[in-house]
Amino acid sequence: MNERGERRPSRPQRGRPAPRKEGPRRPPEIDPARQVAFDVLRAVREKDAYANLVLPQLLRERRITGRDAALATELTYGASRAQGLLDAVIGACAERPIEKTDPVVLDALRLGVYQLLRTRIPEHAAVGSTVDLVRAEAGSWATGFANAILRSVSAKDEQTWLDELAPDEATDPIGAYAMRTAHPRWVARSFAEALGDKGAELKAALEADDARPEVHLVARPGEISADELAAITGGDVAPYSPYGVRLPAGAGDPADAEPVRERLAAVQDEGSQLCAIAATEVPTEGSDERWLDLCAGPGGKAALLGALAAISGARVDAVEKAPHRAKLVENTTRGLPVTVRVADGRESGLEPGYDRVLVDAPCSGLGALRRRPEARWRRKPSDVSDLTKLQGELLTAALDLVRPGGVVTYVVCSPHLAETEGVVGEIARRTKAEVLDAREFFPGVPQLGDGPYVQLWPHRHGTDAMFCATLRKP
Ligand SMILES: C[S@@+](CC[C@H](N)C(=O)[O-])C[C@H]1O[C@@H](n2cnc3c(N)ncnc32)[C@H](O)[C@@H]1O
Repeated sequence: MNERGERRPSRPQRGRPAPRKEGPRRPPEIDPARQVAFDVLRAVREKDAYANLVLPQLLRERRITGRDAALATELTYGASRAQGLLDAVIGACAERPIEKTDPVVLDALRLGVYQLLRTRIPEHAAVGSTVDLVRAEAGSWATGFANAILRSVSAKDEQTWLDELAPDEATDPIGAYAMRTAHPRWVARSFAEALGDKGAELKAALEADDARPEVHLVARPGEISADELAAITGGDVAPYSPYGVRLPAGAGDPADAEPVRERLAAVQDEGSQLCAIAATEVPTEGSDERWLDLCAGPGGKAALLGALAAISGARVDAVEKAPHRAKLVENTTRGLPVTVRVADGRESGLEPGYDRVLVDAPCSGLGALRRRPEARWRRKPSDVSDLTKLQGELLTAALDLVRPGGVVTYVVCSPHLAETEGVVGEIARRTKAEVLDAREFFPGVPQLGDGPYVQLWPHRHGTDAMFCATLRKP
């Protein structure tokens, strides 16, 4: 089939006898875009794979490019993001609980239902291609079931399904917005708690979190300016980061941009840039030469810190626990005054006395769900409670390693209050560190609330939902 789902004319079979009519049916030929999307969904479910790593690899291996690659990307990421919503609709059409559906059939159905509800692919193509996929991957036994589900789903559009299935906005706004934007309820609740709002702003935040993110580049300070980078790449100078460039939608693979290949620039969300810059801007009382990045892998912020350190005459130690991620840091910081060390940041063995320390702690990543299509359905509330202990220990270690009068910047890519204010409040109380007003180090960035912490948001700032706190050791 082609990408619209129309069957290709079968090839003339020269020199071969005509196939016997009564013989077994040849398995249908699945078009490459849908096959690759299915294979990614299956790998995500069966092997805990990451869609945004597996998809490009399969596209490369199978030499899928152009419109087929675009369709595969849309279907894979779209169906992954909307999984909970798709399952609710499938569940409403099935006679048995969705958990009892064969997982392979369910993967194919999710792709089919996504096409029906969220793309302009004609109904016959969405249904036909999905039934073919079910036949090829699960067997003929499941085609009747798949066909029946898809036919019932296609009787209504997405809006009608939502009106039928979503909780009432007036009595359960969190549940309603969660369903309408395909977020798990607990994630929507954590956004509402961080925003202090479960009305229009929560809706805007969840909608922005469900949209495809822009790609941002960082111009390496001292090598190229944001203006030059924007001119070369056709992007726009970012509104807040002095080194940021926002690329236009559909600009192709940013890794192929010449300045990125020449290591003059890198892909980095503007929010990450702002947090790394803030970490270098908080005034220290006294010297300012020894900097530490305590959770450095894969090295995005370490590279920006390193470039800024090179300009100001400082040196950076970059600690990373995972050896393979430490290698990535070495790669991104080559040529910069950065020393990479493989160690657990909680017991690094480093000599204390740093002037500034960045703790970009491992976190739930709830602030970057836009970039990891399947993450919102994979994450569990218990992940957050498991992480807060580690986050607190890393922040405590940072405060041990910084000298009196020095500063620690704590960053997580999550708005979940337990990982943000909860960790910082608790450790500041215990260590008597002074919490500074981090908003001062985000000049020109609007809508930063009452402080002292900074919480960035996709719907307010067009960035990931990064959190940043700044502390001074007494
Ligand atoms: C949020 S990421 C850091 C992102 C990085 N700063 C950047 O901008 O590219 C957190 C990193 O901390 C590392 N990590 C986890 N536990 C650690 C520990 N106990 N000590 C040091 N690093 C740790 C993880 O392997 C991961 O690479």
